[in-house]
Amino acid sequence: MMNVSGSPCLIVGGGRVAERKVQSLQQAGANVTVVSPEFTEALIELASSTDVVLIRQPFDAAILTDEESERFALVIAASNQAQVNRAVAQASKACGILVNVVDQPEISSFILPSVVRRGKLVITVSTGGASPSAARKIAKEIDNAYGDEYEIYLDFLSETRLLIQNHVKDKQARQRLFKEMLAWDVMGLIRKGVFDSWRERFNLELQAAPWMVSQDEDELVSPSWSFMNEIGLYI
Ligand SMILES: C[C@@]1(CC(=O)O)C2=NC(=C\c3[nH]c(c(CCC(=O)O)c3CC(=O)O)Cc3[nH]c(c(CC(=O)O)c3CCC(=O)O)/C=C3\N/C(=C\2)[C@@H](CCC(=O)O)[C@]3(C)CC(=O)O)/[C@H]1CCC(=O)O
Ligand SMILES: NC(=O)c1ccc[n+]([C@@H]2O[C@H](COP(=O)([O-])OP(=O)(O)OC[C@H]3O[C@@H](n4cnc5c(N)ncnc54)[C@H](O)[C@@H]3O)[C@@H](O)[C@H]2O)c1
Repeated sequence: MMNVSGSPCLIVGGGRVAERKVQSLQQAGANVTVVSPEFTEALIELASSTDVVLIRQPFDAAILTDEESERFALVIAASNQAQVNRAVAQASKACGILVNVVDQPEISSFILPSVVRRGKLVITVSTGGASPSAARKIAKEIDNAYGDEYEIYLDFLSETRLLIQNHVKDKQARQRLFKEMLAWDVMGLIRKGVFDSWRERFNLELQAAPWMVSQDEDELVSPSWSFMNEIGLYI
């Protein structure tokens, strides 16, 4: 998991594979430059409607050390010339830049997995290059098994965790609360369609909890989810 949001990334090659990699990087918020003597229609279209930059020329290692522009955070070698891809890998590594080579996983610093997203939940599958189609097949199975309720569940966990982080000073108590939260069958509530009303009551109880008010150093309150006994998980 790498945060490439706002980072310049370079793709070498303008074919179908490059297209897919451009889309992945764009989704992650990267500033993408593509260098290639030719581009697919889809890439030309993308460059006219988004901030993708196309440079129409064969790869030249000088682009990696150009002092005028910001250094690339990562490079993807996606040309159909094995030798060019190898040269891209070598030049990138010499500059200390992470590089993915689409036809030679063994010389890549990283490879791309098949990805399943449910909001904040990201599940990735990799076979380490052994069988990209198997990675995709397994990801498809996961895609079918994990419904949209995971997005709501993760938002709930994330917001509640933030509240606890901001209000409970004691590290051990925080960790205990995080652990206990995971035992609740919130997914069951979401699936039954009663999560929103339960959440409202949960939020009210949370605001009324003593550890939400103040944290007097002399009078440490041991936070607990005791109010959960009252509101329970069933409405
Ligand atoms: C997961 C995914 C992510 C992504 O690309 O974002 C991905 N490949 C995807 C699609 C796909 N790959 C291939 C086809 C053609 C049809 C087919 O065979 O099905 C298609 C379909 C298409 O193109 O539409 C064939 C193929 N792939 C590689 C080679 C070269 C080689 O192995 O030598 C060849 C043979 C080329 C040939 O011989 O012609 C190499 C790699 N591909 C990887 C990842 C890395 C290893 C992942 C792992 O196993 O861990 C690795 C090593 C490097 C890398 O790219 O990082 C994405 C699925 C996205 C999704 O989930 O839908
Ligand atoms: N990783 C994967 O998921 C995956 C999937 C399928 C294929 N592949 C491999 O990826 C490679 C590319 O596949 P494709 O379908 O995009 O091929 P493609 O033929 O559609 O595109 C290749 C691109 O590379 C460009 N190119 C050629 N010489 C170049 C140079 N010197 N500098 C910069 N760009 C140059 C071409 O202009 C073209 O735009 C193939 O070699 C294939 O084996 C990888």
